[in-house]
Amino acid sequence: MLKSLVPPRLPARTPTATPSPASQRRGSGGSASVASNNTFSDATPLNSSTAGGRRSSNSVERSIQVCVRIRPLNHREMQMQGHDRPSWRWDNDKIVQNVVPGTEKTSNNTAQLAGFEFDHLFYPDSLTQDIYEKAVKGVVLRTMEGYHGSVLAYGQTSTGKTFTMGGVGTQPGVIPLAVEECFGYVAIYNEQINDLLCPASTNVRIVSDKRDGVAVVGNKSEVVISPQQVYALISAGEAQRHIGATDANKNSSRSHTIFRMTIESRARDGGSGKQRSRVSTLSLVDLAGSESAKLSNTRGERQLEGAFINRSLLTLGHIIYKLTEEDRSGRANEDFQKHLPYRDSKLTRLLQPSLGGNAQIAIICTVSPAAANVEETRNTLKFASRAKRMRNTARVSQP
Ligand SMILES: Nc1ncnc2c1ncn2[C@@H]1O[C@H](COP(=O)(O)OP(=O)(O)OP(=O)(O)O)[C@@H](O)[C@H]1O
Repeated sequence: MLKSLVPPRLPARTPTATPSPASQRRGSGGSASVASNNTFSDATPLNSSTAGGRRSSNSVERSIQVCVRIRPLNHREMQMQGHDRPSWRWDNDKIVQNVVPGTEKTSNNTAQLAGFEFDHLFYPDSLTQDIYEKAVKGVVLRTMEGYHGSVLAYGQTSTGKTFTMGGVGTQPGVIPLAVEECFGYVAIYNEQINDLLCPASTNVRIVSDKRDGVAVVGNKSEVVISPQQVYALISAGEAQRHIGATDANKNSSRSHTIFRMTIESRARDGGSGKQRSRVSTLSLVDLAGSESAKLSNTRGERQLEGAFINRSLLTLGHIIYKLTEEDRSGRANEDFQKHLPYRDSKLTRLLQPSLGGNAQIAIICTVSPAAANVEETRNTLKFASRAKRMRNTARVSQP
């Protein structure tokens, strides 16, 4: 069964990125992208905006936001949990594991008692709109100013990655909230890149690209002039996405899905006759489940998928680990980047420009509070803590 994408709902626009009807004619899209035009006011400096972080003239420090979303217990978990003590407690932006009374002094538990703290912690009753406003909107707005942006949903199967990115019925997801006019849509399945808009082109290639860092060769791009067209294309792409059932989630997504928009922003003319333009990409990524193959009890084809999923997520984790090392040692970003294993998986190769480089990033880690998932939840929280220590310096990209 396919997961649904919530019906169109446009994100609020900002005064610095207002649409103009005239701008709704075309634009060029690189591969894996579709172009759109927005305008930015000349009166507004390109580097004055809403996302957090200190700024120099053309760069932003601390351009990574890491947040964790705790989903509500599902029916099965509630039945299994019975009247047991909850496994986790949370307060403000901190989540702490409840250890069994009497075992607090073991070294593992001492570390756990300290808990995990993030830029934002979203509780089971939080709305996706809230997450969008606090963690994602700043990234989206920055893309209108010429910065690349990435939003990644990471977590164990069935913890709400697709719920957060795609949305359901009453709650639109991050993607529909962020969509303006256009997008490119690709999925990585078993280390093959499939173009979800053009099923005939399987395993398309990734190459270096001057403007975007990397590009997907042969990927279909669509120019769209209305949100409705975007949603029709997303639905067509969703139908192509590989979904297989695991024990943990009947509708488990077994591929990473990358939704990429190219946004072309032009300065308002102001009568001067000159027009500046900026082109940036916004990548919205719904990763495959991070759980171990053992937990989902997979076999055969599903197990093979698990191995590929683990490989790309392991490489992602490894790169994030290395990037935090870089932060500690203070080595030059460019030099250090050369030695990172981006090429070890297609996922990290595609995300290369968005990690440790020229991009604003929001990572949304989704977790289950259920006792049965304590280990996986802890693993996800550790990943999130590690990611929180990364430092990026985003720069305005030049077309
Ligand atoms: N915050 C939430 N509130 C209510 N229901 C949720 C929430 N998060 C997830 N769910 C529900 O839990 C189920 C699993 O969610 P979802 O499919 O988004 O998980 P996933 O992390 O994308 O899994 P997979 O990695 O297997 O694709 C769905 O039925 C979804 O509607």
